[in-house]
Amino acid sequence: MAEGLGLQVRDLARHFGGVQAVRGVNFSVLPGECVALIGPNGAGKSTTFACIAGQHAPSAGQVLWRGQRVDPLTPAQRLRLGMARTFQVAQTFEALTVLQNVQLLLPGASVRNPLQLLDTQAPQAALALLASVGLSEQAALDARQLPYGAKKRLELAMALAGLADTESTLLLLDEPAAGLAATERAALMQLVHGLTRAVAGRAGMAVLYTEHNMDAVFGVADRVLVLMEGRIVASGTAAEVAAHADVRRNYLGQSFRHTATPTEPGPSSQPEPRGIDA
Ligand SMILES: Nc1ncnc2c1ncn2[C@@H]1O[C@H](COP(=O)(O)OP(=O)(O)OP(=O)(O)O)[C@@H](O)[C@H]1O
Repeated sequence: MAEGLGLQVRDLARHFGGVQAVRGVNFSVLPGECVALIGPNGAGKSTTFACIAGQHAPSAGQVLWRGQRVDPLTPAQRLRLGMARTFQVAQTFEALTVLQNVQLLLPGASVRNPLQLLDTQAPQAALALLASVGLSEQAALDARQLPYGAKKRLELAMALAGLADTESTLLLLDEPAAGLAATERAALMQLVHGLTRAVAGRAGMAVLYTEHNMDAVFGVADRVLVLMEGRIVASGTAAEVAAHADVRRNYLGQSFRHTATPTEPGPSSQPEPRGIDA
């Protein structure tokens, strides 16, 4: 594969004292790919994510972006190389307008004197980003006035703003659909998948996301990785993973049915709760 192009996670491990959260994980995500990382509570998804984005240092292994090792870098340095992330609970500046939230994250914005800068900070670029997530009409509202689904869209525009001048980008989304109703969830996930498409001379993004809601995985992700007890136990297309005997037995449940599109919520969109020894 074209090793220099995307994200590569090699033999990644992370422990917290005696807790082995991640135990030798290997995978890659190429530009144009939308990859979901799923697994039961405590499987190590957030820890893997945090090692990729820079909130945690790996105990062992490497994270490479476009052929360059990034695991020694800070999250801010990774952002400058085109790696951005969102969080499980949408993080926005509640007292600023929707437009200002995006302006503040554009490259070159200064947090030393943000309000002065916001008057002049590339409103067109920020408005274009808001349009791309369907929030043009909400630009002048305070972020605190947005319903939760719109806040998740705003957070996405803010992550994209941080990437505005990088030529190749990785978007890390931590449970993008959490807290959303079925229709909002389907619309947001279609938006997310759309970011992987190359448009207007811009290369498609590499997208990696964690998710507990299977409607936001099956029918959306190009590839699914299943993590259990810190190890990847299955990877493949949604159909392959949904048919994987161990994954069905230990995570999805035998009654799980894979639905083809994110707009049609499945009969069992949440995995049956069970431990991996069940
Ligand atoms: N900061 C920490 N200190 C100690 N243990 C931690 C820490 N962060 C995670 N762990 C432990 O590491 C393991 C993996 O946790 P992690 O949060 O990565 O799992 P997860 O798959 O994201 O779970 P969830 O779906 O519930 O968010 C768990 O046993 C957890 O208790």
